[in-house]
Amino acid sequence: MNYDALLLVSFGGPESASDVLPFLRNVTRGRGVPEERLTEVAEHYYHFGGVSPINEWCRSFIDALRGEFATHRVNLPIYWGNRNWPPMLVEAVQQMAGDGVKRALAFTTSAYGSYSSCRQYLEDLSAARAAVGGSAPVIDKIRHFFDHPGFVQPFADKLRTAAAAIDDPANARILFTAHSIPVGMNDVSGPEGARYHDQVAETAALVRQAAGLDLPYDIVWQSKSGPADSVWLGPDINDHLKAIAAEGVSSVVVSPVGFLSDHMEVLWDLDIEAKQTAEELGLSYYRAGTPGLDPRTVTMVRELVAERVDGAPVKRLGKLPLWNPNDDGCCPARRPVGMGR
Ligand SMILES: CC1=C(CCC(=O)O)c2cc3nc(cc4[nH]c(cc5[nH]c(cc1n2)c(C)c5CCC(=O)O)c(CCC(=O)O)c4C)C(CCC(=O)O)=C3C
Ligand SMILES: [Fe+2]
Repeated sequence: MNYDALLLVSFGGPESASDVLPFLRNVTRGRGVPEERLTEVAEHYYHFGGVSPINEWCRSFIDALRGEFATHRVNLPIYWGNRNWPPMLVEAVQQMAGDGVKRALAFTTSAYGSYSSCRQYLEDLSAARAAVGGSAPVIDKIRHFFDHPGFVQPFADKLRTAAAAIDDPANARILFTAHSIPVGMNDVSGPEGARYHDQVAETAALVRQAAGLDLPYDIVWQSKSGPADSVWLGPDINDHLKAIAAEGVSSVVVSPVGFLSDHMEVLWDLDIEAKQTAEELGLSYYRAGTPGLDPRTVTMVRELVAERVDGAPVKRLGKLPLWNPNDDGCCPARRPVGMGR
C-alpha cells in the first residue's frame, strides 16, 4: 500500500498549571469520572508544576524518528496530533489535508488493544477526519506493537539493570504494571475478548524472558479511575504490595509495561504513591524504566511502517493472534465507566 505521511497519535498532556483542569475536562468528558477524582489527579500534575512529560517526549521522539527516516531513506513527512491536548488531532488532519496528503499511517503511542488504548483513538481519528471534511486523508492505524522486539527489549534491559541493584534476590518479586480498565471493557477487548489483559500478560512474560531473569513475577494494575464501586482489572499495585509483603517478599522491582514512556501515571502513581506504599511495608522498591527514546523503539516505528508500505516481515516475539483494529469488529463503542458491559 502507498502512504504519503505518518501521523503520530498520542494522549496529550498539560504543559503548565493553567492547562491542568481544562485538560482533565477534555479527558473525562462524558466518562462518569467523579469530581473528587479530578481534583485529586489535578494535584498530581500540580506537584510537577502542571507539566506532564508526554508532549515533550512526543517532540523528542518525532525528532529522532525524522533522523531515522532520513538515514533509511524513508520519504514520509511526520505529523503529530493528540486526543486531549494541543496539538490536537483535528489540527494535524487539517494540516495534512492542506499539504495534499491522501493516505496516512497512524502510529499511536499505546501498544495494546482495548477501547481506551485503541478504539477511542480510532474514534477520535474519524471525528477529526469528519471535521476536516472531504479533503481529509484516509488514515490507517498501525498494528498493536506490544510484542515487537523494539518494545520488549528496551523494557528487558531496563528491568535487568533495575534488578541488578536488589540485595536479596531470594526474596524479590517483579511486578509488571499497566493502566487498569473496567473489567467490562476488558471482557470485550479484541475479537475474542480479554485481549488487553492477555497482551499485557504476554508482554510481561516476554520482557522477563528477554531480561534473562528467573525471579517470580506478578501482573498488577494501576491508576484506577471511575466510581469507587466500579469493577476494574486488579489487583491494584498498592493492594498487591501489601499481599506480597505479608508473604515475606522483601524487595520489588516494578516494570511499567503499560507505558511507552514516563507519563504522569509513572511519575506519580508509581514513583510517589506505590513507592510510599512499599516503604511503609518495609519493602525495598526499585522502578525499571520505560522505552522512552531508546533507539530500538525509534527503529521499531520505521519497521512497523515498512510492514505496511513494503510488506516487510512482521517482527514479533509473541504468539497471541494479531487482528486489524481498523475493522469495526473489535472493542465496541463503550458505555460509561462503571456500567460493566
Ligand atoms: C488503558 C489506558 C491507558 C494506556 C493507553 C494509552 O496510552 O492511551 C491510558 C493512558 C493515559 N491516561 C492518561 C491520563 C488520564 N487518564 C484518565 C482516565 C482514564 N484512563 C483510562 C485508561 C487508560 N489511560 C481510563 C479507562 C480512564 C477513565 C476515564 C475514561 O474512561 O476515559 C484521566 C482522568 C483522571 C483519572 O481518573 O486519572 C487522566 C488524566 C495519560 C496522560 C498522562 C500524562 O499526562 O502524562 C495517558 C498516557
Ligand atoms: Fe488514562
